[in-house]
Amino acid sequence: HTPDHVRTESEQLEEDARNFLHELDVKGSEECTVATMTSWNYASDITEKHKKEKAAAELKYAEWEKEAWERVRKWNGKWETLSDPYLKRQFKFMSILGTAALPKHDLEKYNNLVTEMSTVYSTAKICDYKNPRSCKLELEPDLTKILRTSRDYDELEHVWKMWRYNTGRRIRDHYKLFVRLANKAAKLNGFDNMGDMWLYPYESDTFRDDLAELWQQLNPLYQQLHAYVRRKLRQKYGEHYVTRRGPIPAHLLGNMWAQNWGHIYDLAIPFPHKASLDVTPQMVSKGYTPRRMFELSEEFFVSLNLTRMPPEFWQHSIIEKPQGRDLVCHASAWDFCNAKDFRIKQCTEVTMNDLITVHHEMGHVEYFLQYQNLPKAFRDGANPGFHEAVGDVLALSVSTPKHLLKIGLLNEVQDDPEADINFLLSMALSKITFLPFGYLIDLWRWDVFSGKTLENDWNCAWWDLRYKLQGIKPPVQRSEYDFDPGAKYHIPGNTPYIRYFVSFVVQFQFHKALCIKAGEYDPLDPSKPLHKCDIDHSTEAGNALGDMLQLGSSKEWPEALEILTGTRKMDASVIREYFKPLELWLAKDNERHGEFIGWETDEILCTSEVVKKTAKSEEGVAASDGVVVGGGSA
Ligand SMILES: CC(=O)N[C@@H](CC(=O)O)C(=O)NC[C@H](CC1(C(=O)N[C@@H](Cc2ccc(O)cc2)C(=O)O)CCCC1)C(=O)O
Ligand SMILES: [Zn+2]
Repeated sequence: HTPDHVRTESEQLEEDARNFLHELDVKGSEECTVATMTSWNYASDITEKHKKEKAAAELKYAEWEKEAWERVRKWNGKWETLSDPYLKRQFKFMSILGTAALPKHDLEKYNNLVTEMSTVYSTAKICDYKNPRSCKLELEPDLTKILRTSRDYDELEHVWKMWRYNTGRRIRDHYKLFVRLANKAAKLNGFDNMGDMWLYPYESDTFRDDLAELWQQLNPLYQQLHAYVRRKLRQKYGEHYVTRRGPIPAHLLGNMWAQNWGHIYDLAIPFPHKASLDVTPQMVSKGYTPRRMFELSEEFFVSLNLTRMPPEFWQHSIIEKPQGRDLVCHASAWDFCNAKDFRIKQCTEVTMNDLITVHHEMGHVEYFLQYQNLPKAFRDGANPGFHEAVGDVLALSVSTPKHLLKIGLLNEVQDDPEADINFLLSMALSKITFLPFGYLIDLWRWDVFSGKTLENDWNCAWWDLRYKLQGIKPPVQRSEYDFDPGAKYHIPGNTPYIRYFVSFVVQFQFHKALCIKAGEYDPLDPSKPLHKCDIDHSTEAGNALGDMLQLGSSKEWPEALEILTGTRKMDASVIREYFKPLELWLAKDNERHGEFIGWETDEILCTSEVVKKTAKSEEGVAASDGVVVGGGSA
């Protein structure tokens, strides 16, 4: 480099900035490794010892973040004058301190609340409907299996209700204090509330409007699918339980949260005489193991000329549920901030659904690997939705009958319009049904953080959204004694959720761009529709994806999107193009059956019974103030 005396002032400033940022980067990564390790130890083995170690490490990491932030602040007024945008962007990101801005005792309380809520969720057990004395049923694998396979209305209702009783109800008070502390932290960071702070990584002041616009474009397709599935469920369970024009009872959709209807495909299959697309039986009969599923996924990434999993990954990952201990079974991917140690923790079952999840988690690790040499401030997705989309993009190829045949999980592919509709319906039951759910979780949380939804209305506001966007209803009436949002991992786990809605839109944009590069999709060639594309073994596609992933969050996400797809905006027309043949078929089928599109009800889905502390008696008496709302849900 040039010797000091010939450098201009601004060059000197830039040199100092580089050295300053590098030093913080090294120390920050070391601190991150320690904190992540204690978090991993707790998540993979829930004990008092691990809980204490995690709490201590979180406070220590917050101390480091605060020290780093104060040192960055000394550069205020100077870093903005730097000419190199790469340096400025790092300073911009490092100027946001986060929850470490809270006073120590508040931060300790905040961290303990989140850990406590997660523990309640991850260790909750319920009693067996058929054997009330056996009370050890866990969400994974027991309740997930019942929701997936049982067709007993009352058994499903029992599991649905008791899960919520033993999770949501038990953390409602924790959540009240959590929201107050979260908002206090947001304000200390210059945001109005935590909802605004969560949107910061999207770097767009039209983001909420853009999301509302996307949902408007996708809602018609959802409504057609909803009407079709409701008819199939009415045929199965009868008109008393599933009415012609009403919302669908939430416990009949094959999933604890009605967020993915894929497991009732057998009730909804359009052309039953065609071969089934659920290759779970083949996976089992071929002796698939979780290890084999992970290797299959890695092979796909490598076939794209992307990076394989490092040795530490196979050494330290937990890919099967360990017996004899409590752990967080909810799948997750971990980056230990040292460009060496990357892991997945997943209680993997040998099912097709879990094969998709393996690709999803490995997609996170691939992103970690692609940006591992960037400064820590840039070791994130271009936005959180991009991070969620990587694995799902590969899974779109893996799910095609053509690919399943290639890897020996299908022994024949029927290439005809009816088989096509069957395939598109099976994809829609997990991709389209998810959209309203992926949108409403943070619609609800943003209103809670902003105070638009008051504590006494929390649960009925939740059911208002569940009814309006998903067209579902609770199997039993709910009240404000319940806290149904708390029965979904990401609420006690305090993980933002809009990233998944973003992912389900952009993953189809990524898919289309990669399919064009792989020569697998041509809008003018009817024999190469988007839904038949399989990009595996295409290094052109893999290199294009890698080029975007290597950017991390060093560029604003519209630029990263443009590098891969040529456009700078989220665009719902691509997912609609993918499902176009199905959309046409559903509209015709619904019309043929005179199905009512949409839903209505005069049932009271949720009563705002309020637990009031009366002056006279201390214990909270349920003083129902008679506000039993009519019309729809809340
Ligand atoms: C250390 C850490 O926490 N790391 C983060 C990753 C990171 O931020 O780097 C992480 O591992 N988060 C866990 C979370 C797990 C899953 C999830 O929660 N999915 C959503 C929605 C959905 C559903 C279907 C689908 O195909 C895609 C998404 C749900 O199940 O509701 C469960 C299985 C799938 C993904 C995840 O991987 O996103
Ligand atoms: Zn994910």
